Amino acid sequence: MSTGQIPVVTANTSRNRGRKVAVIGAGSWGTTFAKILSDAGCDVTLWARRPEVAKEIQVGRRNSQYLPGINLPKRLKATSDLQTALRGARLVFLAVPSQTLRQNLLDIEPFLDRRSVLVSLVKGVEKTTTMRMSEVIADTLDLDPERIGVVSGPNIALEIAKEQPTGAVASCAELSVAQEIATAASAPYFRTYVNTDVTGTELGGVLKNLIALAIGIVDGVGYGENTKAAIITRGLAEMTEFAVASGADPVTLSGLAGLGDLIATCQSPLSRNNTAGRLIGQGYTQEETKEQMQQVAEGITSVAPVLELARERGIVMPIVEQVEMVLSGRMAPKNLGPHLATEDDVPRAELSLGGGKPGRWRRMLDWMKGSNS
Ligand SMILES: NC(=O)C1=CN([C@@H]2O[C@H](COP(=O)(O)OP(=O)(O)OC[C@H]3O[C@@H](n4cnc5c(N)ncnc54)[C@H](O)[C@@H]3O)[C@@H](O)[C@H]2O)C=CC1
Ligand SMILES: O=C(CO)COP(=O)(O)O
Repeated sequence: MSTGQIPVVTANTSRNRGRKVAVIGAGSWGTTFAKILSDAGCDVTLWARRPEVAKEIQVGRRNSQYLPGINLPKRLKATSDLQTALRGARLVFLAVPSQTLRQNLLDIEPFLDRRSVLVSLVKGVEKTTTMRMSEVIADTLDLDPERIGVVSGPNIALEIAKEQPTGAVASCAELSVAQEIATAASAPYFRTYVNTDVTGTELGGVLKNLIALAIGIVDGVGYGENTKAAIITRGLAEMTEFAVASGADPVTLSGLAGLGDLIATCQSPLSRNNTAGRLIGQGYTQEETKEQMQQVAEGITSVAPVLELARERGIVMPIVEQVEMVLSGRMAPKNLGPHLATEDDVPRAELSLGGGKPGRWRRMLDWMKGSNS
């Protein structure tokens, strides 16, 4: 189905009465997503790795480390016991760091209902295997595609925890399952659309982090809006070409999970990827930056596996390559910029820059025009 004509699931909390769901991971996004699901009327249990965090949420209605100042819903339950969290849950939302997901899946496997659907909220790839999170789920638990979903979009946790209006996309190869996920995750301030393009939805979230790192870096250097606009625009071209070569629908990359998330992450000082980039642009090393960051910045871990996949697929990603060179200390932050990636003797057409084969963009634009007519 075309993501250009995606149906919308609107908030109707009575539809979620009695729907039991679990959220695994009580960092900023897991806790915020548990609040969304709870405000949508679901019966939510949030699993926190640390018992003291579970207790603070359950008793104090707060997660002061990750969401300072936010009051959590009274009906939201929290536990550090996986079996308790997963009991009766048909939908299991995963909000842990990408590099721990495989182990977390092995830990939850004994307690999963055999009909449960696993939904990744994670925006990274596994460094050792280059797999996306939906692939890690399939690989670890041997689940069919209709039991694997993804939710992604421009979703800065703290803004949503403050109930600022937001949109997202729920994706599953089976449309009815995407609709079920979206229904569970549609609160009055959080509107969830659906599509069946898991690859595109997931890659949008992974790839925008790399472009947000680039934006942070040039921000740290002190460059202005022209540089950033060029990086965002060319970054979207890189993201789209990579995603299409991976089997994604190009329209997904111009939607909330692609362009939408790219804008939010590149603009927001709350973004951890943007912040990490800024520190590096200011001259801190990668190690110093990691020490300063108290939270997950997925982009730093995704750069190498994404470039590995790009090489396998014959895609050139000049901005992501420059980010990698800056992170590894092989390029000064001030030298990051799209102008440095265009060293051809003969200037190329804009839409085929970034290593794109000229015909690919033409076909994509024709396809987009056709799908909207
Ligand atoms: N924070 C945000 O605005 C958004 C984050 N995401 C994605 O959600 C995922 C989780 O990120 P956040 O919650 O933001 O990170 P965070 O840094 O706020 O929290 C990470 C959580 O993972 C837990 N954790 C660490 N090691 C673990 C392990 N071995 N096993 C289980 N849990 C472990 C931590 O205790 C913490 O609860 C990331 O992939 C991120 O890209 C997606 C959308 C929005
Ligand atoms: O994915 C996000 C917003 O959609 C959060 O971005 P950061 O991980 O950079 O904070």
